Amino acid sequence: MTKSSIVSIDAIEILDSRGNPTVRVLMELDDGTEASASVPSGASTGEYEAHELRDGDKKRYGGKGVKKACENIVKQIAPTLLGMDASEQAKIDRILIELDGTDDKSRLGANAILGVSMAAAKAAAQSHHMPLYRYLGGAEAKRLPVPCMNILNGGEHADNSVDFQEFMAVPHGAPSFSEGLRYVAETFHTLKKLLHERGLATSVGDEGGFAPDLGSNEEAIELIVEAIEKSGYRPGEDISIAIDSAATSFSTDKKGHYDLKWSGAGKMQSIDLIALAKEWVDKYPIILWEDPLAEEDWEGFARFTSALGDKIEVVGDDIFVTNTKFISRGIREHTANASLIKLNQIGTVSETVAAVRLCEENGWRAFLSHRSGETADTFLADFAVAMQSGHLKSGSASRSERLAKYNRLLEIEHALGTDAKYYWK
Ligand SMILES: O=C(O)[C@@H](CO)OP(=O)(O)O
Ligand SMILES: [Mg+2]
Repeated sequence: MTKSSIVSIDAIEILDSRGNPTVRVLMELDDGTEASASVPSGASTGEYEAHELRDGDKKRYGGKGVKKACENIVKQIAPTLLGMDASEQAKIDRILIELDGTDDKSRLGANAILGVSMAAAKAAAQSHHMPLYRYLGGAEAKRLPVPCMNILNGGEHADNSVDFQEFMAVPHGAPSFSEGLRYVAETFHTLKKLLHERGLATSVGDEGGFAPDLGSNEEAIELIVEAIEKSGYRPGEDISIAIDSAATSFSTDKKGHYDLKWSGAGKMQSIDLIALAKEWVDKYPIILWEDPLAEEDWEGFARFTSALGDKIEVVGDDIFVTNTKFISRGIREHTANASLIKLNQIGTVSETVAAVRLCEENGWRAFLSHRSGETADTFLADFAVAMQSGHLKSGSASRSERLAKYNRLLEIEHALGTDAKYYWK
């Protein structure tokens, strides 16, 4: 036994930001360290994501309970890991993967596995009296991510007439993280005013961005550009725009056919969406575009990247699902030039780190991300600094589960003092 040996692992079912059950893991070490980790959950999920285990008992939360995942932690994972040193992250993650024994972590549940993996990292960091970002990222972890704030929602995250899921304000021209956060929070407030003046709804979607009914998808961009300007910032220089189309959610075959059903723009093919993107990138200060096409549309994605990849960051989310197998294929086929990175898409901390490293080694960027169903857990903030990936998305300024991450980043920036770095690329 070492002082950071695991002496107990427990799990409870808690509620996430949508009021759906999710897993919280409680871990205790021999030296008295107590840590907990909570698992996020997506709505616009990729087909090949690691499997989130749900109970299926319709009488509890319509089948969405996670009692079984919690039971797997207590009855199967805990007995296997007790006595192990929590700082042996790679070994713990390997054992979790082997104990599960499936390709998609469906036996024990990726939600069970990830909760334990994250809790081990947090407990070990605490036991070593180190902040999590330093424990995971080492002495060089000093770069704060540019906060890509989702200020206008559509698609499956909102109940409105906008097809594209997320419109983000990206303060890459700010001198520091805290200033960047201020730029985009102010833009968020200005956007609210603009919507209000036009008699449009200021209610928010799952990630806290406004979710008005607009006449077209393009109007979303126009409003954001106006909000940036009216806040006193220069579009394209201080703040640019990032889009997550989440195109799988409006694709009819997940390959090359689409139906922009929420706006009523109707049927389109990959080539039409690419033409639209080209037009917008010429017209507006767009810096990043995530999931412009659906998860099986590898060909369309590659065409999109060859058309726009030298101008903007093209990010694959549903198509890569934080899985090195798919990211490798993407690198070979020039599918994109960046991957979204979500811990729960792959299910362990070590595999997530491997996905980030693979991107880095191949000149791709790694865009760290929350899920639309979140908790107040701030693991992601520390993880983003540890990975030095330069950008993250954690929703808007109107919901505390999103702000928990941004606020944690403010703490990290404060702790780093003049050592803190902030730049886009
Ligand atoms: O598509 C996405 O990138 C995410 C997070 O913004 O949404 P969800 O968690 O619903 O998959
Ligand atoms: Mg996405």
